[in-house]
Amino acid sequence: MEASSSSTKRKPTAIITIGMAGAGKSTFVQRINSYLHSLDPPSPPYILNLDPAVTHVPFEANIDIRDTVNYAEVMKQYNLGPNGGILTALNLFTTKFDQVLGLVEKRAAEVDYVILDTPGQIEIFTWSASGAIITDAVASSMPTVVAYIIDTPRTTAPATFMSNMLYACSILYKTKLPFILVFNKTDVQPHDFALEWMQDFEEFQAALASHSSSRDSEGEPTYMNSLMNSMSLVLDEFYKNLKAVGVSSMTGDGIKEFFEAVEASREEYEKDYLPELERARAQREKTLQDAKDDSMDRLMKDLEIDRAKNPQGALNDRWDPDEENDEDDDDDTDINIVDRSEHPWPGQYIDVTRARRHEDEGINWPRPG
Ligand SMILES: Nc1nc2c(ncn2[C@@H]2O[C@H](COP(=O)(O)OP(=O)(O)OP(=O)(O)O)[C@@H](O)[C@H]2O)c(=O)[nH]1
Repeated sequence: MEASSSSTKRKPTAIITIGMAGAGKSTFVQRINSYLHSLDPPSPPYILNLDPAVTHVPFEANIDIRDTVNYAEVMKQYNLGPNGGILTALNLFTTKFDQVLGLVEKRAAEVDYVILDTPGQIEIFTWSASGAIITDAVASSMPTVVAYIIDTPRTTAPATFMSNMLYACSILYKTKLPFILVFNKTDVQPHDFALEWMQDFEEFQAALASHSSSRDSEGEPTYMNSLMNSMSLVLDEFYKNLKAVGVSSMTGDGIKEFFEAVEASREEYEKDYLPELERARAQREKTLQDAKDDSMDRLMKDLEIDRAKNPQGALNDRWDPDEENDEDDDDDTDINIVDRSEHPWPGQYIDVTRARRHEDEGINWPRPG
């Protein structure tokens, strides 16, 4: 870990923590926060709390969505339920996210890590436009890593494990960012079983087969069982793109290994994500330029057709710099420009923004009904 005071200070690494409700995100953020404070020299991170509904966070956030948006007030004002309230609060906050990034960038020279704690309801961040905007904005301005927090004791059943991995897979493909699976609560349940299932799909299939509801009344594998067997083959490829660490946010076990995974992910960001980001940016600019060139081409072609159809008109249409100084031409009667400042009701042009009744108007405006 480099010193913050270095003159060639590299950009901080952003860690976006995502996880199902109760997986331990806030406890995890607090644990990595205290770990960074305990380093020699200390490396206090910059923390953003994006959960508007949380009543208590165990850390001091540098930016807290609750200071900007009152979630309870949003629910009342927009007549929303809890999830709609959280989503709307996040949407409102996202409209100010450029200011948030500005503040983060101001502190970039002093911090090595920017940590984002996301709303407890995972889908509010992972499947909303504002979640995507925040993720993209952060990932475009500094190396960014997603830490997907898993409640290990609640993931020991093969079906739950598979659902959790599929969810992680969907986030990975949506963000396309370096991804760390963080098996939390290893003080209660070690995560070895998960690593075995990820490294060897036959182990997972064996666990699935031994699970009580894996066969129907006729002794045949159930539909779910067959599906999960096939999915384990599909996910095998996905696991190769992931780093997995086991931690206990309670005891601090595995946090050092987590930061090693963050460091490796940062390199991955620079090697894979950044070139892709720059390619996408260049592509976007090229598409815009192509659209402009295309419009210009079409305009020039239209002009050429006009000239071909009406060569005399085209000749008259030429710009003659001598004419510009000819004061008399300003009164050209062919040009129908009305100076509305002199005539309140010029011609048939009616400006509704200036509408006012006039004595000699003499017009019976149609009235509704
Ligand atoms: N034993 C153990 N319990 C943990 C650990 N991490 C978190 N917990 C407990 O898990 C529960 C949920 O933790 P939170 O940090 O509130 O989880 P969260 O994901 O932020 O939950 P939301 O508030 O729904 O977003 C709490 O009771 C924590 O004390 C851990 O490593 N070990």
